[in-house]
Amino acid sequence: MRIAVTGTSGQLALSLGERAAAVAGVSVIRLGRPELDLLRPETVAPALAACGADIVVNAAAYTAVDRAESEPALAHAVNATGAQAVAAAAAGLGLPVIQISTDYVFDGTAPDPYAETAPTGPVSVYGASKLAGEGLVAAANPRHLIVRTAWVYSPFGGNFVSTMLRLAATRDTIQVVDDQLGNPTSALDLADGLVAAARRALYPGFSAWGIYHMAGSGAASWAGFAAQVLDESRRSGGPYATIEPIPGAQFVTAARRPTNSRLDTARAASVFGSGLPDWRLSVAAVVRRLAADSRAAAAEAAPGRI
Ligand SMILES: NC(=O)C1=CN([C@@H]2O[C@H](COP(=O)(O)OP(=O)(O)OC[C@H]3O[C@@H](n4cnc5c(N)ncnc54)[C@H](OP(=O)(O)O)[C@@H]3O)[C@@H](O)[C@H]2O)C=CC1
Ligand SMILES: Cc1cn([C@H]2C[C@H](O)[C@@H](COP(=O)(O)OP(=O)(O)O[C@H]3O[C@@H](C)C(=O)[C@@H](O)[C@H]3O)O2)c(=O)[nH]c1=O
Ligand SMILES: [Mg+2]
Repeated sequence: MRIAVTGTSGQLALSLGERAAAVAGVSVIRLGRPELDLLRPETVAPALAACGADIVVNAAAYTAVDRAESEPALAHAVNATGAQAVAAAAAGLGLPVIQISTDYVFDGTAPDPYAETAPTGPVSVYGASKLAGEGLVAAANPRHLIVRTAWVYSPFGGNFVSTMLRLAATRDTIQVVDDQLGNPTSALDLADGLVAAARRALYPGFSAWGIYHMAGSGAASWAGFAAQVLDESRRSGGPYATIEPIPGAQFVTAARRPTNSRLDTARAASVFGSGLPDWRLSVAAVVRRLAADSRAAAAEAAPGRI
């Protein structure tokens, strides 16, 4: 199985590349700018046609949640029109598409985890642009899986985990919002789940197209997530700071975030196999890996001192 993934250096694109390399018979080809540019929809079909894939994962997106509030046209062009171009190009090649979407399509007022069938109601430009993308993808390619995930972190690039480690290096205390709940998700775990979903989708006769929720097992607040990161960092000999829980109203951001965006992941677990691991285990694995990487970098920079 050959999986084409949009995005070259994105967290999920890199994670899919790494995880696929560990599975016999699965390969991932990452497609990005300039060859495939979601802002130039005419580049998408030729780039996909050239790579001979069996299935396409659209992991590329405009993910700067706060900046999107002042760049709504750009967010929409990438996350809605761009996603439509990927789904349509896949359809033209006779391929199914897996569109990655987000918990931020929900308004966050529900008391319980959201099922796939729950009404959406984004409270940010980013969330609205991703929801528009879902609709356009579904209309452009009947063989679609729309996989909503949440709070993604990884050993690659910038994310909430790397932000907390960076802040902890220079502060004793970090204030973090404690009244927004969600499911922290390792991009490496998500990659495993997507490989399983792609395999299943390519079985002859597969017909369970539609929306799925795929995220780390268990929920946390951002403050609880941060505390777990820094506890593990301290155990690994990395930076540590105390997390001071604060209400969201006290942390002013351009975009609103949902209060409760926990996802009910039962459908994906039953159709594609097991669910994703407990979020705490995966946070520990990624923090330990980042700590080992930074020790290796320090040893390389100053070999005599280690
Ligand atoms: N990060 C998160 O917390 C969450 C993410 N998601 C969704 O998961 C998916 C993967 O996110 P993640 O890996 O974290 O994203 P990143 O922000 O790490 O990466 C975004 C990717 O999109 C690519 N990209 C942006 N604009 C364009 C463009 N015009 N043309 C081609 N590629 C472009 C980037 O390209 P380049 O490599 O050139 O920089 C990069 O590879 C996205 O759909 C996102 O909406 C859902 C829930 C949570
Ligand atoms: C850096 C920082 C953030 N926060 C808060 C702000 C916000 O409420 C919350 C998370 O902030 P971030 O900006 O890191 O996360 P954010 O960009 O909102 O993350 C989202 O990204 C997109 C792409 C998604 O699809 C979502 O699932 C979600 O992962 O933490 C603090 O309280 N203290 C801090 O020091
Ligand atoms: Mg952010």
